[in-house]
Order: sequence, then structure tokens, then C-alpha cells
Amino acid sequence: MADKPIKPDPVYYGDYLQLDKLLDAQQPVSPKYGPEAHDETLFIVVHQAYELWFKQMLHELRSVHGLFKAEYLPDEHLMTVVHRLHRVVVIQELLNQQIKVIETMTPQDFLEFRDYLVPASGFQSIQFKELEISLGLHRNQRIAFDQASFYNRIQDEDRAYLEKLEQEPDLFQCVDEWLSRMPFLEMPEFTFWEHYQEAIEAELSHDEAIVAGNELLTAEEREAELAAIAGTRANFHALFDAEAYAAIQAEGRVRLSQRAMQAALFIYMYREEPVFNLPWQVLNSLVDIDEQLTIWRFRHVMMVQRMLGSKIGTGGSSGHDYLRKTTERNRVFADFMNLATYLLPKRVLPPLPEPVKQALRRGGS
Ligand code: HEM
Ligand SMILES: N[C@@H](CC(=O)c1ccccc1NC=O)C(=O)O
Repeated sequence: MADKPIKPDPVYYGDYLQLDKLLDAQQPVSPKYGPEAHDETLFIVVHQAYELWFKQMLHELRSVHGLFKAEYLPDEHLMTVVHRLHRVVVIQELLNQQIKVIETMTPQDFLEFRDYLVPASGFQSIQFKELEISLGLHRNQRIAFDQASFYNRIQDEDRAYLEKLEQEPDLFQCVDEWLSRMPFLEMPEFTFWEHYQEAIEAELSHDEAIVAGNELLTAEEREAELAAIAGTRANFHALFDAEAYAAIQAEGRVRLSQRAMQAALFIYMYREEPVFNLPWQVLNSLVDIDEQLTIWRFRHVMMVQRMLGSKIGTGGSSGHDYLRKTTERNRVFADFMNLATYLLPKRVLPPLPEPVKQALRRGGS
């Protein structure tokens, strides 16, 4: 703090918020070609509101990246991470509700000005792509049309910016490394993993017996369900075998590293232990972010379908069909959701032995 008391300059509301610029930035294009389309203002305002919130989300995510980059993440920093990730989720909830506002525009009213927008499209929202990239969406994960859009549909400067960003560590990677560093995985005092493997094995066999004995299923249905359980069993065994794990990772069935996956599982299982509570909140927020983003994609595609039917998009994609695929494919933190497959009821979990608890406290996170 300065020694002398600061005497701040008086501030005027409109100057502080630069409303002259902000409120002068809604310029419909329809008057260039004929009468102004009434709903074009709504269209512009809604998009601008989105971009402002994207900006705030990126501000939060950049600060979270910064905290994760440190070698050691003390609890107070972890609190900040949780707090800011939670803020991102609350903003996403708001953005999901905003779809309703744009849906008050009818498809026919949109047609009053839609032709004037070609070839612009949400595709070219650099902040949206930046959000995807900084969360951890990989280019090779994108569907082919979107991979091409990186090269073809945005300006050189924007493309260079996003390509540089793709080289930097993303949130997924930061979290993977943070989980992999956790010190509790090989503690000799605790035979958790053996016990755990037996318990999961028993659950899977139980499920198999139910399927085998279910007379309502046709032979094909039974076979398919048994095959699905066999797949789960194979994925589960891979958690404890580096080679098998590398194989399911290569197939894209899981993205987290093996160590991170084990650490996450442990955190999920023992989240009520004070040392795991904050780490659990981090993981839970990431699941929330992934869920909210997927809900946004889904609501956007529903809105697009009612607005355009099966017309192609102004950005050149197939429109609603392309967007539906991104809803399924562009997931980042699905691994954490899939952990639920391997959870056990609390009553069958062995309590953490005292020396393990102490070691965890010393190790911190
Ligand atoms: C009338 C309302 C809207 C329609 C009909 C519409 C339609 C579309 C279509 C067809 C696409 C696919 C790209 C293309 O070929 O054009 C698209 C992409 C996109 N739109 Fe919209 N959109 C609308 C409103 C919005 C709003 C309010 C936002 C908020 C920012 C938005 C953000 C995006 C984004 C980020 C993409 C790229 C998604 C991706 O590539 O995964 N859209 N939109
Ligand atoms: N892609 C939309 C047009 C559209 O929604 C749009 C056009 C220009 C700027 C932003 C847009 N919003 C989201 O895609 C369409 O095909 O009708």
C-alpha cells in the first residue's frame, strides 16, 4: 500500500463502463439492403452478451491455468481454483438460459436478414474456440469439417493465435499432471487396491448373473449386454496394467493417464476425508463444466433445427447435423463421469488407516 492516502478521481457511470463504445456497437446490416429487420438488434445483442461472458470465462480459466502450473498447489490456491471454476459453471448456466431469448425470434423473422450474414457464423467465434482449446479439446478430436474450418474459415491472425494456443498446456493436461503427482498411490500400509479389485469383480459377476437369468431378454440382447459388461471388465483391469491401459487409451476409450485415473478414483471414493474434499470439488466442477457445455451444444442444435430445419449453415456446414455430432464428440472431461462405473458403496470401502491419513496430510496436494 502507498504511504499517502489515495484520493481517487471521481468516476462517472457511463465513462467507467465505456458505454459510448458499448452501446454504439449494435449496427444491423439489414438497412443497407432494405427496411431494417426488427429482430436483427436482438440477434446482435444476444451474441455480444455471449462474447462478453466468454471473455469473463476465459479470464477465470487463464487464472486457473496459472495456479495449476505451479509445482505445488497449496490448499488456499486450490480453494481459489474451486471458486473460479464454480463461477464458470454459473455463467454457463446463464448462457444456457439465454438460448430461450434468441428463440423468441421466429424462423421467418430470421430470414428477413439471414442472407446478409453469409459467410459469417458462430464458427468464427474465436473466443468460443479458445474456450474449447483451453479446456482441452484437441484438434484431432474435432469432426473433420471443423478441423478444416480452422484453416479455411477464419482470418490468418486468428488462426495463428489459436494454433499457438493449441501448443500450450490446457486445463485437461494441467489436471492430469496434478493428479499424477499425488503421493498416495503406493502406500504399503494400505491394501486398498486388492480389496477394491475383489469388490468390483464381485459386482461385475453379480451383474452378469442378472443378465444371464433375465428371461425377458432376447438372445441377441443378452449377448450385447454381456459383451458390454465384458468391456467394462477389460477397462477395469486395464486400470492396473500399464500395457492394457495404453491400449485402451490408444483406442480412445479413456484419455486421462493411468496414474491420474487411479488418483481420481481414490479421490472420488474418499471425498469425505478432509484432504480429498477440495480435490474432489475441483473434479466435480470440471464435470459440471463439461456437462453445461454439452447442454449448451444440445440446446443450440435444437434451436438451430427449429430455426433452419435442415438448411445448410451460413458458415458452410451441414447445419444441425454437424452440430449434433459436436454434441457427442466434443467432450473433455467425460473420463471423470465414467469413473462412476467403478465406484463402490461407502459401506464396503475399507477405512483409511491412520498412517495413510497422516502421510496424506503431510504430502498435501
Ligand atoms: C438464430 C440463431 C442461430 C442459428 C440459426 C445458428 C446456427 C448455427 C449453425 C448452422 C452453425 C454451424 C456452422 C455453420 O455452418 O454456420 C452454428 C455454429 C455455431 N454457433 Fe450458432 N446459431 C445461432 C445462434 C447462436 C448464438 C446466439 C451463439 C452464441 C454465441 C452461437 C454460437 C455458435 C458457435 C460457437 C458455433 C460453432 C460451434 C462449433 O463449431 O462447435 N450461435 N450456429
Ligand atoms: N450460422 C447461422 C447464422 C448465425 O447464426 C450467425 C451468423 C453470423 C454471426 C453469428 C451467428 N451465430 C451463430 O452461429 C445460420 O446458418 O443461419
